[in-house]
Amino acid sequence: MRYISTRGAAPDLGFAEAMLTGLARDGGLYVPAEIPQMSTGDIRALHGLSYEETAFRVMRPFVNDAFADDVFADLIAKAYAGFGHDARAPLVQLAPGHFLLELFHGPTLAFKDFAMQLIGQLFEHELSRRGEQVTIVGATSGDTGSAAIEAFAGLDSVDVFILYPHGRVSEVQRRQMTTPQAANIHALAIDGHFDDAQARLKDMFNHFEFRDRVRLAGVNSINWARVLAQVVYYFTSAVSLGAPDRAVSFTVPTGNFGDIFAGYIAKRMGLPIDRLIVATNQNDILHRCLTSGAYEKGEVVPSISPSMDIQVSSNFERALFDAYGRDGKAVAQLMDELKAGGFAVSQGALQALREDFGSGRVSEDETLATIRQANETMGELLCPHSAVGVKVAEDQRDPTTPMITLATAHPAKFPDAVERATGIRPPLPNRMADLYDRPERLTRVPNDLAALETLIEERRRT
Ligand SMILES: Cc1ncc(COP(=O)(O)O)c(C=O)c1O
Ligand SMILES: N[C@@H](CCOP(=O)(O)O)C(=O)O
Repeated sequence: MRYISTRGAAPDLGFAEAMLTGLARDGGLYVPAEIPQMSTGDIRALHGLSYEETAFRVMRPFVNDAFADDVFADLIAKAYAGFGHDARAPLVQLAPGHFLLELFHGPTLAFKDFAMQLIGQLFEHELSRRGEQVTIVGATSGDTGSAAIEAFAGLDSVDVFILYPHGRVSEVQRRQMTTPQAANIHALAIDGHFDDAQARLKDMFNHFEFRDRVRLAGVNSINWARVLAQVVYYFTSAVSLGAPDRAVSFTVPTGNFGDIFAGYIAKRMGLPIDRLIVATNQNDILHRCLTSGAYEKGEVVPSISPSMDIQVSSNFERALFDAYGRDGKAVAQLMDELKAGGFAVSQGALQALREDFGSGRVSEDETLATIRQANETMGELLCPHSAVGVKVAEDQRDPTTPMITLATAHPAKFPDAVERATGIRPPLPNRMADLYDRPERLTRVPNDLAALETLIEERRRT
C-alpha cells in the first residue's frame, strides 16, 4: 500500500514512512492510493471477534508489510490492554433505533485514546527498529494533547511538545496535559485559539530546515495512522447491529473532521453505512459548507464543547481530494484560497460530498437541554460534545435505519457543563481521582513561529 498527498506534489510513501512523516512536504495530507475492500463475507466473519481481532483485520491491508503480522497483533493487544471496558467501545441503546458508541473508556477518557494508544506502540516499535528519534509537536483543543502525552510519556525516542489554547480547554483537560512529570513532555499554552496552534504546527512542517533538523513528527489527525485506527470502531459497532446484512447510520460530533473521515473510509471499504452526519457546535464551518458550498473561515467562538472550537477543519482536505476526483492541483488551489479567507466548492464536488455527508449545527442552549434530557429520560450523562451529536441525530435520523452517535468524551472531562445542565458533577474515575492535587508544569508561549521553534530546539533532548 502506498500513500499519496492530497496536493499531488509530494513523494508517495509506505505506511511506516507516512506515519513518521506527518504532513506531506507539499503541505498536503497523506491518503491511501487505493482503499482496500472488505467483502460481505469478510464483514460477516467479524461477528463474535474481539475488538483487537477486528482491529487487526480492518487495518492489516493498510499497513501491509510495514509490520509483521505477529508484531502488529501484539502492538494492537498492548494498545488496548489498559482500556476500562472489555468491549473497548461498548454500544448502549439510547432510544429505539438510536445507539451511543461509548469511546471514552481509554486512559484519558476521550476517543483519541483509540488511535493514540496504538500509534504510541507503532512509533516506539518502528523508531527503536530504526534506531531513530523524533520530535513530536501536536496542536490540541484538549483531547489530542492529553491522549498523546499519555501515550508517549517517558519514551526515550521522542520529545513531545503540545500546543493548547491558553484558557480555552477544560480544567481536567489542562491538568491531564500539565501534571505528567516525564522529562520528554512539554505542555505549551499558546496565546490564541486551536486554529492558531494548528496553523503554527503546519508552519513548522512547512519550514523544512527546522522540520529536518528536529526530525519533526505529528500525531494530530494529519497523521494517516490516527485516522486508520479510528476506522475500526465503525466496523465493531455496525457489525454488532447486524452489518453487513443491515445498514446503519452514524452521527459524529465534528471539529477537525478526522473521526467522521474514518467513518467515510469504513464506508468506502464496503461497510454498509447509509448516512454519515456531521454534528457541529456554533463553530459551524463544516455545516455551513455542506449546506451552502462556501467554506469560509469565521471567528472561533468559545463554547461548552471546547474540543470542537475549530474553524479550519484539517481533514476536510482529505474529503475534498476525493470529491474533486483526486485532483491534487485543484485541492492545492483551494487551500491557497483558504489562506485568503475561504473558497467555494464546485457544484460537482459539493454534490459528491453531499452523497456521503449530511450535517447539523447545535446551539449552546440546545446542547445543555440535550444533556439534561438524556439524563432525565435515559439516565445517561453525556459530555457536551456527545450531546451535540445526540441532538443532531435525534433531529435527523430515519426511523428505518439504526443510528449510532459517537460519544467522544467522558462527562467527567467537562464537569462544569454537565453540572450546569443536570446539577450532577460527574466524578473522575478512581485512577485519576487526585488529578486536582497534582502539581502543574506548563509554559506560556506567544502565537509566534520563530519563538516556538526556538523553544522546541532548546528543550528537545533527541
Ligand atoms: C471530545 C471531542 N469530540 C469531538 C471532537 C471532534 O473530532 P474530530 O476533530 O475528529 O472531528 C473532538 C476533537 O476534535 C473531541 O476532542
Ligand atoms: N479536538 C481535537 C483537535 C485536534 O484534532 P486532531 O484529531 O487533528 O488531533 C483535540 O482534542 O485536540
